[in-house]
Amino acid sequence: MSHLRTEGLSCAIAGRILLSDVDLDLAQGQMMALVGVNGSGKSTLLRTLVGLQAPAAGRVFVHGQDLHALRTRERARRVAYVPQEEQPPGELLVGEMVALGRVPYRPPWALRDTVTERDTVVRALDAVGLVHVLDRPCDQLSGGERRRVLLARGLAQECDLLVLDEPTNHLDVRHQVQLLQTLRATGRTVLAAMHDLSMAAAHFDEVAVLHKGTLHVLGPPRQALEPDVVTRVFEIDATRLADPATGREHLVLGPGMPALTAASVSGKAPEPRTHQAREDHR
Ligand SMILES: Nc1ncnc2c1ncn2[C@@H]1O[C@H](COP(=O)(O)OP(=O)(O)OP(=O)(O)O)[C@@H](O)[C@H]1O
Repeated sequence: MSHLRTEGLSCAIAGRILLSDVDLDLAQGQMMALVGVNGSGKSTLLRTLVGLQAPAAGRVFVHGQDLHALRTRERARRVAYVPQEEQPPGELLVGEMVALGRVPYRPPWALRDTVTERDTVVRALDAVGLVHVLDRPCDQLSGGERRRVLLARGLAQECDLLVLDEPTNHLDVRHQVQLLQTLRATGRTVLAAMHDLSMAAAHFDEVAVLHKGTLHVLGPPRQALEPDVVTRVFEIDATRLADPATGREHLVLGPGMPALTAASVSGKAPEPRTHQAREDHR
């Protein structure tokens, strides 16, 4: 059975339809990346999927239940959403910020649930490698640390569905990889807006490409991120190169990229660039 499914979903902002007829289907434990150019509607779609915005048409189902028919607290127990940007209040301690993920489980008017909360908060911070800042005020964090704290709050919500808007933003490359591996290790269902197509290809089961107001392509990374698709959607040269050592294919982006050579396909290492060639390039 699907974990998250949309049926003919359309999203609008200020009465303007941004996306039409989006049909997504994520199985339990599946990781799907949502890609598209700036302004293509990724955040709007995610906000609609988690119930922060009403659909212009269509429906969203979580485990077969219409998400928009659920009460807010019930929704927050089923799907954790981490927005693209959020500035936590300065004096709030990191632990307190992450504990906000537990609010949907607290009895009404309860300020805190001290019995289980601290363990959950520590576990969530541990998953993003930030237990050591538990008692630090949020305004003493770097951009990347703040981002990871927000993700920890999402993890502390303990929903088996995570909807993340650019989770790797501001993270250095090691922390990007670590985060995506951590998400995979949790076994949770993940839908994440991503800008880094290589990360999307390497860490996600499926990629959904938004283009010109529609879900343009949806499929496994190799199919959804075909160089043709990438060029059409992002208006950038794209090709695939095989790593001679591993045989693994990588998407190479940008003008002036090397053409796919017989050597790269056969696995033979390309000639190293000479010093003179580098000089010429300057
Ligand atoms: N509150 C708003 N009022 C009017 N237009 C808006 C509003 N919020 C977003 N938009 C517009 O809606 C479009 C889609 O925005 P959205 O944030 O969903 O795109 P995105 O794909 O997430 O972009 P990015 O990659 O830059 O984060 C953009 O053209 C944006 O300018």
